[in-house]
Amino acid sequence: MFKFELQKTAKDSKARLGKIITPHGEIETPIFMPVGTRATVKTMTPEEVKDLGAQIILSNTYHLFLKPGMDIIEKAGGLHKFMNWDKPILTDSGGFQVFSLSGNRKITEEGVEFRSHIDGSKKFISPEVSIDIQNTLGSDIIMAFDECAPYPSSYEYIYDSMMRTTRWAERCKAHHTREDQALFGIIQGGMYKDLREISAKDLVSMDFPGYAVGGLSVGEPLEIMNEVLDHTTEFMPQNKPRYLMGVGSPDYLFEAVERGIDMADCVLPTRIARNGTVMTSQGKLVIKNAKYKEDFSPLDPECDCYTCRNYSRAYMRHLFNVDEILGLRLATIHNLRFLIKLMEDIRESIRGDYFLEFKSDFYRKYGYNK
Ligand SMILES: N#Cc1ccc(CCNc2nc3cc4nc(N)[nH]c(=O)c4cc3[nH]2)cc1
Ligand SMILES: [Zn+2]
Repeated sequence: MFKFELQKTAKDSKARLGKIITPHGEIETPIFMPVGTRATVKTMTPEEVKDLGAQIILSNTYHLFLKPGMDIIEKAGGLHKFMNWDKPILTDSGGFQVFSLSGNRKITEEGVEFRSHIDGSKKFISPEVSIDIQNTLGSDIIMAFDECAPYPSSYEYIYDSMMRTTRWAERCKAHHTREDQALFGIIQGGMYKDLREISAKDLVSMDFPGYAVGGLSVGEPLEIMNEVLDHTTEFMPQNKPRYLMGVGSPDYLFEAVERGIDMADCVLPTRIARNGTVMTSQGKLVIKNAKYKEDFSPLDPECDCYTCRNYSRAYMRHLFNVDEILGLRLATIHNLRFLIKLMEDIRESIRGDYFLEFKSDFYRKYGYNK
């Protein structure tokens, strides 16, 4: 079944080492989870994602509900079989996607009516519908159905939205029966510390096996996210996983781990890879830049990935210049490996009690002016 073992908490910060045990395998934390929104980590085969060292991937209820639809996934025997991925899967509940993707949505106590961003047809998702979809998907970790309020929002709006999300969490818990799936609650409350405390305490009293911090990485400055996060993790149980939704750049990951976060996900590394931007130990690199025209060195000399071991910046620049699909794949391989390796190094630094030194060394080399 589902279990979380807290192995170590750092002396110089709230960073911690842990292990999550699921029916599809174990996950060492802190962890970055690659996103496979529509049952694929874009341009990657599952074997390639595994070779990169990924321990768990994310998929989305909203997208899979619209296409291919639950009857096909059910007939396939669930999402693991459908996409040929036999390690853990976490699915988001559709809350965020409905609000960020669909048109003219109507939020009521019951749930959310919206129009599909694909064909404009009328759809409806409620806490119960979201849980049913995730049950059919068969993911190992499922998320409560919530509202991720836009930034900025008034105190009154956040209060009402957060209280409704808490009532929806109750309904998710009551409706969820599958023993082999762990349902995580999602803490809301916008950028208001008192509302974050209320949300966290209410959800913790419902005794979920894990908790996410939602409503962040929605356009707020990093400093505000850090402050809200530092406050919120104080009200989250030590012995349960803490998941910050929607972060996937090195600085956001370091800041989150430092404040006691165990899990994170984001489309950023795979999305910017497809635009030709790669993360390297010396900072971000835009491969189409003319200065790489005759640069036959690897994207990142310190990287151990397949791309850096076999191809040059000049070749990568060529592929992007002529829109060759291989370029998208090679850049994705590199960016995913870069973040997965960064999290391996972060875990090692917590183990060896040098996390903060590692962070400042990395920031200096990467060019963060912190
Ligand atoms: N490239 C790129 C790129 C794309 C998106 C983002 C922001 C992602 N932020 C984000 N994802 C979230 C998912 C979420 N899911 C749920 N159910 N609830 C949330 O409050 C929530 C909050 C989120 N915040 C950041 C970078
Ligand atoms: Zn590489």
